[in-house]
This record gives sequence, structure tokens and C-alpha cells, in this order.
Amino acid sequence: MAVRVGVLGATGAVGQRLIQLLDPHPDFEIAALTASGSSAGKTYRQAAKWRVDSPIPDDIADTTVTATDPDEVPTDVDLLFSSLPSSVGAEVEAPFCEEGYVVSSNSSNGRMDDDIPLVIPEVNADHLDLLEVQRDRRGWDGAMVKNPNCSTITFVPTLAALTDFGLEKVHVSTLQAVSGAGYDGVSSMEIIDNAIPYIGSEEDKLETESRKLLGDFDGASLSHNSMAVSASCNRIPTIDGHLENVWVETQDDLTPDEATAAMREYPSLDLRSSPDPLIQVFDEPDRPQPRMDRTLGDGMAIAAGGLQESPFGLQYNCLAHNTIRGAAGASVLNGELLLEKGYI
Ligand SMILES: NC(=O)C1=CN([C@@H]2O[C@H](COP(=O)(O)OP(=O)(O)OC[C@H]3O[C@@H](n4cnc5c(N)ncnc54)[C@H](OP(=O)(O)O)[C@@H]3O)[C@@H](O)[C@H]2O)C=CC1
Ligand SMILES: N[C@@H](CC(=O)OP(=O)(O)O)C(=O)O
Repeated sequence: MAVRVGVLGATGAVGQRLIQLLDPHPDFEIAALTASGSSAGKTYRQAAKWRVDSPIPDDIADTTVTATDPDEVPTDVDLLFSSLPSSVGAEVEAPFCEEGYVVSSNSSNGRMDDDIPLVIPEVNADHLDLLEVQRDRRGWDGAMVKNPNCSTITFVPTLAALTDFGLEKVHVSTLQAVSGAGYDGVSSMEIIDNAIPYIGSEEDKLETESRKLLGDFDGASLSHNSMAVSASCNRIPTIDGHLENVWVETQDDLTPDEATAAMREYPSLDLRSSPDPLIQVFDEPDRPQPRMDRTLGDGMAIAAGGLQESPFGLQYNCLAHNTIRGAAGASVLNGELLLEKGYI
């Protein structure tokens, strides 16, 4: 029987992607949609400015949106996908967990808390068991798992494939699509014919979240990876798909051929939304490209290419769909992992 789920922030850009992914999902059945007070009481069709590339599912269009409040969500809903602005998430996600809901959240609040698992299932599924520590410490019947920032998700799987060589220093420079800032995030006058070398708080997220994701969980606490990470983040006028240039210095010698093999052989998981292969490495020197490669693996694959030696270690490019693998798809995948591991 399908698990009854809700979407918090269902009318937003990521909320719409969540609905697009969850509506046909055989393991989940959408049973609650929440948004702000100004949307509460309206049908979803009235409340949401639908902008994703498939029609609003009929049953969803006629569903009444409620306020984002535990009292408004049916108690037989077991799992909530949250795509709220982080300031709102910081206020309302914990009360849902106190009331017994399990929350798979895409919002950045709490990602670095030491009892909140930050998970990319193919990279660190074992960190999910931090939920036992979380429940002991917070006294929650529910639980909270987070997925990382979209740019973090793009390069961390490629690093995970290289950990056996001893990661020491990582430099990453991003070219991020405008959808990452939300529909009204960057004006057309700002971004057309332009590139903006600043995205608020983004560099810090890549530098800290990557070390948490590649850290070790010993069953009681999590230690962060000791590699040094330096990030530079840029907004460019693509719609979807974050492209990143990466330089990696390792303890052991690492040739481009060895790195290519390690990425190609890096295992995926047997979860419904996990692509196989997880990392697709191109031989063509001009790939990956956002427009051509962002939908690989239904938007869930990581594309890599341009592997070469450099004075700063191994150099390569990688790419992922920022609102699917980097946001909504990442939360859904964490939901599938929660289900597989028996947390719901
Ligand atoms: N856009 C992207 O590609 C990515 C976004 N994210 C993160 O995901 C989250 C959502 O982003 P995005 O979908 O772009 O944001 P949007 O602004 O498009 O959507 C925000 C959603 O939250 C609801 N909301 C806003 N204020 C409140 C409130 N006070 N109480 C309850 N609900 C509220 C909105 O409802 P209403 O319609 O009623 O206002 C809407 O449903 C953010 O944390 C963002 O940083 C992460 C990765 C990528
Ligand atoms: N800041 C990201 C999107 C985002 O909202 O990230 P986060 O989930 O860390 O808030 C971008 O602009 O592409």
C-alpha cells in the first residue's frame, strides 16, 4: 500500500517539482498540500502559478491547500516533503516532527546540525541512522532528514568516487542556472548578457556540507571529512542545470584514467529514483553541457567530463539538474531511503 505523504510549500518552484515526481510515484500517495496563509483555503489550481513542463495532475488541481501547521495535516499522513523558505522551515519543521511526522526536507535550515542527517543516498545512506541519536536527543516521535544544497549535490558524488585516493584539497567553481534562485529570484535585466559572481551563502554551503556528507558516522556521532574545500559560485543565464569546474588534490597519485574508471564504477542504489549509472563520464571534451545533459537519468544522474591533469591535481567538470537531483528529486530519494530502512 502506498505511503500517504504531504508537501509543505507545495505551491513553490520546488513544491511543483515534488508534485510532478510524487504524483506518479507507486510508493507514495499525495494526501496533503500546504503553503502560506495567503494560499490556504484555495484549490491548488487557484493557489499555484504552475510552471513545470507537464500539466497539473487533475486530482492535485482540485485539492484544497492548507496552512503549514501540524493541526491542518491529516494524522494518517506519515511522510512530509518540505520545500519551504529556510526561515519558515526553521520555525515550522520541528513542530511537525514533534507531532510524529517524518520530514524529508530540502530547506537549508538545520542542515549542519550534528543530529540531523544530511543525506545523498548513493553517497552516505549510513548517516540516516543518525535519526536514532536525533530521536533520543530531541524526544521526537517523528524525524527529520535533509538533502544538501543543489550545487553541493552536483560535485560530492564525484568526490565520493575518489575517496580511496585520499582527498586533500578541493577547489570548485560553479556556473549555476537561474532556476536555483526561484522564479522571481534574479531579474532578466540582471542576468541576460551577464554572469554574477556572487550567490549569498552558497560558497559556505558547498564548503561545509561536502565535508559533512563525506564524514564518518560511528553509530553515535558524525565526524566531518578533513579535506579542505574552497568554492566560488557564479550565476549564469541557463534555466536549469548547474555546471561545476573541480580541481582535486589527493594523497595518492591519481591519473585521469583512474578517476574516470572510479567514477564510472561508483555504485548506484536499488532505489526507484536512483539512476544507473549514477555518474556518467563523457569522453567528448566539450561535455557535459546544461542543455544537453541535465535530463540524464530522468534528471537524477551526475554527468562528468574533461578529466585531465593540472598543476592543482585532477581537473574535471560535472553537472546535475538543480531542481530535480539538486532539490525535489533529492528529497524524494531520501523518502525512498526512509521507506527502505523502515523509518516510515
Ligand atoms: N528553486 C530551486 O531550484 C531550489 C530551491 N531550494 C530551496 O527550496 C526551498 C523552496 O524554494 P522555492 O520552491 O524556489 O521557493 P518558492 O518561493 O517558489 O516557494 C516557497 C513555498 O513556501 C511557501 N511559503 C512561503 N512563506 C510561507 C510561510 N510563511 N508559511 C508557510 N508557507 C510559506 C510558499 O507558499 P505561497 O505560494 O502561499 O507563498 C511556497 O509554497 C527554499 O528553501 C530554497 O532555498 C533548494 C534547491 C533548489
Ligand atoms: N542557492 C541555490 C538554490 C538553493 O535554494 O539552495 P539551498 O537549498 O541551499 O537554499 C541556487 O541558487 O542555485
